[in-house]
Amino acid sequence: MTLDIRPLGPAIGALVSNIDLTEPLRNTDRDTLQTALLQHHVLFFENQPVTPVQQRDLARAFGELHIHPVYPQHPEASEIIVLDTHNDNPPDNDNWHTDVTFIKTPPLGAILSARVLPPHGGDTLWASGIAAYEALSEPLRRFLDPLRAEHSFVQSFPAWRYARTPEERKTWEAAVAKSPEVTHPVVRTHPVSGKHGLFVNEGFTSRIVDLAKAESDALLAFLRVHLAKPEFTVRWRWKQYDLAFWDNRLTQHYATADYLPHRRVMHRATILGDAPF
Ligand SMILES: O=C(O)CCC(=O)C(=O)O
Ligand SMILES: [Fe+2]
Repeated sequence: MTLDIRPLGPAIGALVSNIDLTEPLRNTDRDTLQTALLQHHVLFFENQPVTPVQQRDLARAFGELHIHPVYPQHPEASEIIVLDTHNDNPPDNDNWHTDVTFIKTPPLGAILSARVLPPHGGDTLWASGIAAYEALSEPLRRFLDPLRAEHSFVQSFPAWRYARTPEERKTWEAAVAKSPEVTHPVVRTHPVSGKHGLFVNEGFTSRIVDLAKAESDALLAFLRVHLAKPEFTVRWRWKQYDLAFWDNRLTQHYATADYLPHRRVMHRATILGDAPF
């Protein structure tokens, strides 16, 4: 079998076929996927009924895995996050974000597997921070290049949502204690491709530290709208056992929250990365 990689658009996204991800990943396929990820930023695979352990091992082929401080873990593999949304646990990833930018070394990538889907809705969109940055005018790019921004855990994981029971509060307080605000460059250099892209996101970025608050608010609002332009995005309509593998270093994603009262369950493995520069 040779991998087939078909781009879904000029900026971001490709569909990969002719591969069985329930089998151990061959080194040659790993290298091909790594290269494809640099070019397309998010790869989609159809009909890959991986077990949590298989998904964890697949992700491990690309690096060490992150254990999330608040999201529930799968009983068969603690590195697998279970995102189980329904009426009593409503979806809240309907904002543009890069995963886990509240730590000094945000994840390199993540692998998401669709387990239980609503009859319609629940699509996920990804945007290319590189395409968004490259489309800005040269003077604005020059202005943004040296700036730094603060990223906050509690902005995306507020107490009212993640510390509702005494047990949740304990976990949440430990996570807060472990997650002081960090700063990252507003424009990041991809450590492998060398490309530059926007690295501020609606989910976690609280302010651009070099600017006055009103300036920072206005600029972050502009950058959020800019990044979400359809030209820089791809939208995936899930089928059960579809799998998405994204480069988290210069992409953002948005999970539509349009399916209640139906349930939706996703499994995520998160691969650790390095400090942005
Ligand atoms: O549920 C989804 O489609 C994506 C949720 C999300 O933001 C994530 O898994 O990082
Ligand atoms: Fe996410």
